[in-house]
Formats: sequence, structure tokens, C-alpha cells
Amino acid sequence: MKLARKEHRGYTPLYAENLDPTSTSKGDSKESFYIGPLEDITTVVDLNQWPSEEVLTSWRHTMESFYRKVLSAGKKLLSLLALALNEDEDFFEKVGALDKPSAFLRLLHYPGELGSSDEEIYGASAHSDYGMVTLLATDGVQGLQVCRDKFKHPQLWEDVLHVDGAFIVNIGDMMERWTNCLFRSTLHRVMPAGKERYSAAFFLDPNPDCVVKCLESCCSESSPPRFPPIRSGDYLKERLRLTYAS
Ligand SMILES: O=C(O)CCC(=O)C(=O)O
Ligand SMILES: [Fe+2]
Repeated sequence: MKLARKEHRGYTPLYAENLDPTSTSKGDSKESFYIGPLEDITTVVDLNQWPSEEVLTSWRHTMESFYRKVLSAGKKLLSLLALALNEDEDFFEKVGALDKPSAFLRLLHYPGELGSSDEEIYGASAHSDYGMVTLLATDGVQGLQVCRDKFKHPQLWEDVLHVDGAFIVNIGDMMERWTNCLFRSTLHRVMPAGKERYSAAFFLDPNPDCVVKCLESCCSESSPPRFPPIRSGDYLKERLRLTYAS
């Protein structure tokens, strides 16, 4: 396929990824298309892959406009999270996370028919997102489930109700590291709904050079940092490597 994923942009086919790297299944039953930062971080070249205007007229314009709007909403959300953590509202700007953030829009399609198989196939197997926050829009078809207590066994999964016009927001693993687990990243999955499903996830992750280090307000002598500081780019690279390993 001409627009196959390169530099983490473009098309990923069915079963290309396994969001739960511990699972032995053949992969998740979804296809997707990634759109990365519009003004690219490292080069002047646009690494995004756009279908030709003749094939999909105005598609690029629509996607770029959506990307910018969700990025702006995500930044506002992060300033509210900073205030909730007793930090200045521009905390995530000051630590360099929002200077050319590593923000990816992912358009997802889950097929309705899966064919017969003995193994359990997920639309998206259980995972938490990797970055700061994810803003997720869905078409309202059920399937998304959340596990409130990811360390409890057996795990209890609950359907996430659709609210028209609202985003679902997931806390990501780097936010969990920053807050020393005060804000837990959300364990979630997508079950096959027996019906075609579309969603758009916007992963708002820090600039690759931003170092994610436990906030002072979130640790003390009796509650030391649970994670060492890590460069965001290194953390993301490793998580993506595991997701696309098979
Ligand atoms: O499609 C959805 O509702 C969720 C997608 C998701 O969790 C992901 O791509 O990380
Ligand atoms: Fe996710």
C-alpha cells in the first residue's frame, strides 16, 4: 500500500499491531492512519503522507484543521491538569513538553465482521496510552471498555458510554510517571462490537527532548519517585517498538 506507515505516519493494516505486547494473538483487528506534527520537529520536510487531492479532495485541509483544533483543546486541558497538581498553569510549557509536542492524530477503523477464529481477537487489546493525555472521539458504536483498577485481579471491565459531541480523555503513562501515580494512566481496550466502528484518537505527547521527571509536589521522603527520569523520545520509541514487534 502506497501510504504504508513510515516515520510513524500513514497507514497501518489489520493485525499490524498488538497493543498488549504480552498477548500472543495475531494482532488487533483494526486498521488506521497516522498524521503527525504538522510543522515537523526535526526537518523542514513534511513527513506526513497525504492522499492525492484528486482522490480525496479537501481531506488534507479537513485533517489539518481538526488536528490544530484538538491540539489547542489538549493544551488547555493540560493547563487545567497543571493547576490541579498545584503547578503553574503553564507548567507543561515551561518544562518544554509543549514546544513542538509529539502529537499524533490516529484515524481508526474496526471492521464489523471478523470471520471465524479460535483465538480471542480484540479491536484493540488492553493497554494504556503512552503519553500525557489522549483525546478520543468515537462514532458512538460501543466497544470501548475501561478497567478502573488495573492492578486488581480478575480485572473488571466496564463499557464507556458515548456522549455526543464530547471527547473521552485518557491519562497516559508519561503523565503517570510525572505524577508518581497520583494520576493513573487508564487501562482500556476495544472489544469487537459485531458492527463497523470508527474513532479518532489524538495522542498529545511531549517534545521528544522533554525529560519526564517526578513532580516535586508528587513525591516526599515517605513517597519517593517510583520511576527514574526519562527522555520522552526514548520512552516512546521503546513503547512503539514493543507494540509493532511481531
Ligand atoms: O478506538 C478507540 O475507541 C480506542 C483506540 C485506542 O485506545 C488507541 O488507539 O490507543
Ligand atoms: Fe488507547
